[in-house]
Amino acid sequence: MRKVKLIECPRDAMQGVTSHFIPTSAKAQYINALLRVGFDTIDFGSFVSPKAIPQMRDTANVLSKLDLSKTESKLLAIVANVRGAQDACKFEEIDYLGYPFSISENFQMRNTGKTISESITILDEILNIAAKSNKQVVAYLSMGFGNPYGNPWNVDIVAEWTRTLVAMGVRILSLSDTIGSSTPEIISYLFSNLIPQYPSIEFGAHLHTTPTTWHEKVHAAFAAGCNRFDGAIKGFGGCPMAKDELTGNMPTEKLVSYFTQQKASTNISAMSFESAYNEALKIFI
Ligand SMILES: CC(C)(COP(=O)([O-])OP(=O)([O-])OC[C@H]1O[C@@H](n2cnc3c(N)ncnc32)[C@H](O)[C@@H]1OP(=O)([O-])[O-])[C@@H](O)C(=O)NCCC(=O)NCCSC(=O)C[C@@](C)(O)CC(=O)[O-]
Repeated sequence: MRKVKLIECPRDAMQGVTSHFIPTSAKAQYINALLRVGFDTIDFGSFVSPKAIPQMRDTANVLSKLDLSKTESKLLAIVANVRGAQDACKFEEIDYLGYPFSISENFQMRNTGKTISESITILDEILNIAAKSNKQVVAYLSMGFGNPYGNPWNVDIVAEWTRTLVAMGVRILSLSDTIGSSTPEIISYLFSNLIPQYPSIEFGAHLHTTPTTWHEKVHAAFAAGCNRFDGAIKGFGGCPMAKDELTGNMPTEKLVSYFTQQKASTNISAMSFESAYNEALKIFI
């Protein structure tokens, strides 16, 4: 049976909530429910500037309230600079540091205040810091499927940056559809070319979508060999630094039903998923 890793992204869901601060205890309750579902990884928070992403300013406190005693899920925290990586590495509970590396100069400036060239130096330092703390780095190739920010984009640029990141030591690379601009054709082209070229690299799909396009996107990635998918219950959230608010995350419940139909194994417990779904509704509705 083909195995698929599902990465649940409450961080991506919550960081977009700007109208109010979600209390630390509510965040922890929601993430604790997710930890019982069977997800491969929970992208639970970030160590970034509280001015940039105020909602994530309590990530260390949230972490202290998580019940990790019975879960098999691993924890991922997003970091956007060296300081964030150092902070995240103080916690042995965290398995992965996620670094958003955009191949769009304008978007990388907007998201992290750094040029692409500066970001490569930062990523290199983050890889070293992570290795010393026995953590892995997940690099997100933001604007991986198109770029509305006025920079050139084509599949050769994606291929070139993939080569560079792999040569630097990145082993998990999540192609990110930051603004939901991907098409099934581009998704299929990229995964079916990159995956066989780099057999030792784990490629992921961090897809954003409108309610009507999720199926064709997931299907294109899965059929092209991708086995790692990011999602958020009900598609809540999306990148707050991106300009299109109509697109959300890939809805996890749709991912689960799709992979069940495909007879792929996801390790998800239906009963625990339902209770996590209800916790998510409490936070967002
Ligand atoms: C990278 C910076 C910090 C640069 O921001 P900057 O303004 O260039 O940094 P700075 O060094 O000048 O510091 C500015 C302020 O931030 C503080 N600061 C600085 N670093 C930290 C830190 N680590 N932790 C806590 N505080 C920090 C620092 O202390 C200072 O505070 P002040 O003196 O003004 O009071 C900023 O741009 C930032 O935090 N960006 C947030 C990026 C982010 O979290 N984006 C959303 C997640 S990525 C995403 O969603 C994409 C993804 C993963 O889904 C994939 C996809 O779809 O593409």
